[in-house]
Amino acid sequence: MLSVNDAEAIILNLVQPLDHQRDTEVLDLLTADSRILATPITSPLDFPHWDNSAMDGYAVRYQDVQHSNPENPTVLEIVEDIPAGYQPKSTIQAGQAARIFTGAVIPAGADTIVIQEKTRREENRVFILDAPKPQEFVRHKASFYQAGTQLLSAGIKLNAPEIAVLAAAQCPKLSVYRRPRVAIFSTGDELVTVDQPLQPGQIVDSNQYALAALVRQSGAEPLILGIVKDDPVALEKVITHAVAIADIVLSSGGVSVGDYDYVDKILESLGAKIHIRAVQMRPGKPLTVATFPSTDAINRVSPQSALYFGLPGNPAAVLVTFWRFVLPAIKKLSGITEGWEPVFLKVRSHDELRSDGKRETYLWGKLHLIDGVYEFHKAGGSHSSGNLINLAQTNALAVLPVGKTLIYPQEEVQVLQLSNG
Ligand SMILES: Nc1nc2c(c(=O)[nH]1)N[C@H]1C(S)=C(S)[C@@H](COP(=O)(O)OP(=O)(O)OC[C@H]3O[C@@H](n4cnc5c(N)ncnc54)[C@H](O)[C@@H]3O)O[C@H]1N2
Ligand code: MOO
Ligand SMILES: [Mg+2]
Repeated sequence: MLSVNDAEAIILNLVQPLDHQRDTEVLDLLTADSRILATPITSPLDFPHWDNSAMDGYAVRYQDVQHSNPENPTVLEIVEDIPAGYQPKSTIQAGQAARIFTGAVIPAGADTIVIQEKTRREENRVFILDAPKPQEFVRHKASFYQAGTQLLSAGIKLNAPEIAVLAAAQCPKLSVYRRPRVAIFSTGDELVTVDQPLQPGQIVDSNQYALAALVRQSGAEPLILGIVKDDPVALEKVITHAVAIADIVLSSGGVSVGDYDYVDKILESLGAKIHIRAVQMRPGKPLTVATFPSTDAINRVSPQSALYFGLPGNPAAVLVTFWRFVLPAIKKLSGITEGWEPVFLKVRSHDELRSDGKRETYLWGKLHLIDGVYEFHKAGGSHSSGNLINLAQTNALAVLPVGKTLIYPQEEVQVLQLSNG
């Protein structure tokens, strides 16, 4: 059976990032946070735009004040008051200073700022009580960024710092990648929606809700296609529709060996290429990954072949396979150029962790910070892949590689850290 690492490599290799010209949209800066920048940004502005003061104080000529000390202060004549937002009018001559405030433009002739705490004021004269360093507290024009060079590269996620940079650079509109479209449906005669009364044998289709939340948190757009019966005709119809409208299709259930597990057979009959049928992991063994050749289907919006994930039906298997394989695939597709690989940490385990050693085993739980060190606490209760109740509050998965049957409390364990998006 395919190892988890080999399965990951196959999946990521199948994903083509969105196209930086075709798969983009223009957004207002205020609505662009968490989106992926599609074009590099260059500014015609220097940062700072001009030499300005980092402090409230006096703009002086260094040569005038270099020997100042409390016993022997330098006395300068104040020729101008320069608040932030004003263009200075004077040129500072020998023996002169300008009153200046943080962010204000430094007047011609001055090269150094003396903070006001190191001065004494008497009417229009200032006593410099301490020698500053040459050019002290001057924020030089272009010292943060030089006009015409690259300010932000394409393929980065726009969070608050990047949004601030774009605002400062006067970019009110931006080209970002469109959200990846991810179609979701559940298969199973036993499934009902959240609001339907349960008949004997029925359960709520919780996978659809879990996947919709995961997809939205990843920055993609979920296309909810509902519940489909274990019926080949219905399944063929929904799969055909899903691959025509989405970049990625997620189904859950129907991928094992039971009499009503039709997904693989229908994918084959529709001409899909099946790349993965099972992975050596627990939960998540019967995982199907397939691609559809690019077609000219009427509704087709993505040029690349739709990537199909037939996730196993068990609720824990759905979440674990999403975190381990689908999330990196969505991130790679989204146009982001780095950071789509899963993040593994080495941490201390609070609890004993067990596996039969036959499959790479994922145990869900929580990372706690104890004296600045992360500790993994396994969720209490059953780790059956049919149990979703103790998945609540999971923020990490402990990973026991094939062959590892036991990790003692306080021993080191590798965990997959889960975060939104
Ligand atoms: N003889 C074998 N049986 C099974 C094997 C095997 O290797 N040999 N593998 C087991 C493993 S591991 C898993 S995982 C499951 C995967 O089953 P399917 O993908 O075929 O899924 P279903 O049979 O449709 O359902 C399994 C389970 O999950 C529940 N389910 C399904 N969909 C939902 C949903 N949308 N929301 C909540 N719960 C759902 C369903 O009721 C079943 O209990 O196969 C094992 N069997
Ligand atoms: O691998 Mo299955 O996913 O045990 O439940
Ligand atoms: Mg089944």
